Amino acid sequence: VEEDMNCIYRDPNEPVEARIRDLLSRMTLKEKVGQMTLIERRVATPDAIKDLSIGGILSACGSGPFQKALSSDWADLADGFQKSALESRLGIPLIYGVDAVHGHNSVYGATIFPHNVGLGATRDADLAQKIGEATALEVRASGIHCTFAPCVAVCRDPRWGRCYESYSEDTEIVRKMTSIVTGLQGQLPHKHPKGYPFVAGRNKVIACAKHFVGDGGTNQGKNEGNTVLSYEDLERIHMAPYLDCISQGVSTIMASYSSWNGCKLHANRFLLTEILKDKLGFKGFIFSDWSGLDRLSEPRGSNYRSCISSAVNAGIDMVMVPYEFKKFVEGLIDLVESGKISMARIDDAVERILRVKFVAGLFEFPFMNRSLLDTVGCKLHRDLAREAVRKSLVLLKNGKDPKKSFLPLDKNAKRIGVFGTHADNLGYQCGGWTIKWSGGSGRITIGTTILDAIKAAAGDETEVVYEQDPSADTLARQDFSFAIVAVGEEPYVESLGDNSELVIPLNGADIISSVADSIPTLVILVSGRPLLLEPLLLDKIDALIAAWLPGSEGGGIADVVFGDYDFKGRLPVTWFKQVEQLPLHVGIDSHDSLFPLGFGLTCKERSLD
Ligand SMILES: O=[N+]([O-])c1ccc(O[C@@H]2O[C@@H](CO)[C@H](O)[C@H](S[C@@H]3O[C@H](CO)[C@@H](O)[C@H](O)[C@H]3O)[C@@H]2O)cc1
Repeated sequence: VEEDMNCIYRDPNEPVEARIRDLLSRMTLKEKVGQMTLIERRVATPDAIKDLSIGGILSACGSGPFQKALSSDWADLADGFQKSALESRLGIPLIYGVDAVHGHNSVYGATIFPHNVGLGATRDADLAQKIGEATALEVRASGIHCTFAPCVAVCRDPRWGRCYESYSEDTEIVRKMTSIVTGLQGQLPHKHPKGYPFVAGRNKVIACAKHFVGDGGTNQGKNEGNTVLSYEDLERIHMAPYLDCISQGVSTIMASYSSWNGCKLHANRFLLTEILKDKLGFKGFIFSDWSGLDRLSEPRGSNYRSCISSAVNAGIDMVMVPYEFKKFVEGLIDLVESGKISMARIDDAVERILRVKFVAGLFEFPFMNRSLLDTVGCKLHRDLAREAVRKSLVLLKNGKDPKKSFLPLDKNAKRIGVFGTHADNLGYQCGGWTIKWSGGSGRITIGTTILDAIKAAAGDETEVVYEQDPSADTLARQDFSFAIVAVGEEPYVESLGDNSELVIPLNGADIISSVADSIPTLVILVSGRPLLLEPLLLDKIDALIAAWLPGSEGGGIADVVFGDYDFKGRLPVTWFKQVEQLPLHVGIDSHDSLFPLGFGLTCKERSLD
């Protein structure tokens, strides 16, 4: 470690820009390149971290110490890596990042909030900010400094496998929900310089607005596809939320895998540098996405040197390699030494990275604050998540007779039938990016299923009968007061979620139909997007709720279904009649939708919009 412990960069009383200049002047090219390198924890050895002065480490979703590891185990892991970083020659702390995209979803027992599409249905900026605050505490409680969130995609086609990570198809709703950045990073001080990153101390995290830009606007919703738009429309529809994030001091932004008019964002100097950095004045740094450089060429990873050159020259500052970092480091050093990448570009990238590290207080507080440990999955956060679930539910049908509401249901009814694939499946109600990248089924973490919640709410004399796939005998019994059928999508992520049929999976429509043929039925649809609802099916049921992907606190659903709270949610997306209509969204003449953007009933009035 540098002997001169009194140097400027180590003095917290010195201005950040002076600390950056001092530290940069001491760094070798190898150390600068090391700071531009972000690696996955599975390849992060103490020697590599120390010798290369690695800038950052990430955990892919769920890539933790071991199954059901507690936040203290995660903190030990993160602090262990940090110790190695501080033993490097200049002792530059590393940034540890994770995808906490709906709570700290990698950690067993953490609070799982509704995915973004459900939050978009609330249109509640204060709620989003509070969720950011809670998430920041649970992330820092595991020793992690940065979350690759929020995703501020404007999803223009529900066939996109990441639709549920988008707050809405409507830019203005997405803009409103960017308030989560202030929750994650802290309230900007008065007169904070425009575009400058901000993190308010060790209980807050470095946020990352993603994926810049147009990830939700690709042709037919193809993940990592091509967004064909004029610059004006790209700016108006997809770029606007980034201005809101930048105005809140967002510290990092992640480039999109997708292309704009055929040019990959990861190699797009016009958008990354001339627009984002120069025109919009963004002073934080730009992450690449996971192996985003490899995906610049076909086959993936070929011509890697040329991919490094394109991406770094375009304006990428920290590269999420994430595994073969030696190849990246050697390649980048070669490219600088051969003049294909200027030292000025390297210095710009490292300056931005150091700025975020200084602003985040990592030099002063490189290790985690162990007093935060019991915030993970605490009652306060679970109650907040339950409130978010309540506010996210959208009531699409309430009674066959327009004059007679079906909801709220009577929690003291004699016998309630609860059926369907999603009635008692915590993994399904959490969706992708939960415990594992692809999510899971069953009790994957701690939480309350829809069935748990109905049982907890039902009266002492009420019998709750549950069958995932109800038998004919069960349905033949005429003594059910009513039935609640929960069906929907299994967890999916990214390209694995691209889907052009959008039918209710797992025979959901058949389950609904067989139940509704004999019992008054409420359907709860657990999905990341609108799904096909045939008119005949819709006519058969008595009520329909879009619950999106509610997360761990299923109690919020019972709260509204049994009338403790009224519905407040309104559609953040247009609900198509047939997939042949797609894309069908605000901005296109969507008069022929089944339910329009903004639609939502309450138990009192008939419609909110
Ligand atoms: O084996 N396979 O089938 C497989 C498939 C796809 C993979 O690709 C990879 O899978 C995931 C990890 O396993 C990675 O998270 C990314 S996605 C990327 O990751 C970032 C960091 O987590 C997020 O912030 C971004 O928002 C997101 O776009 C990648 O697509 C890997 C393996």
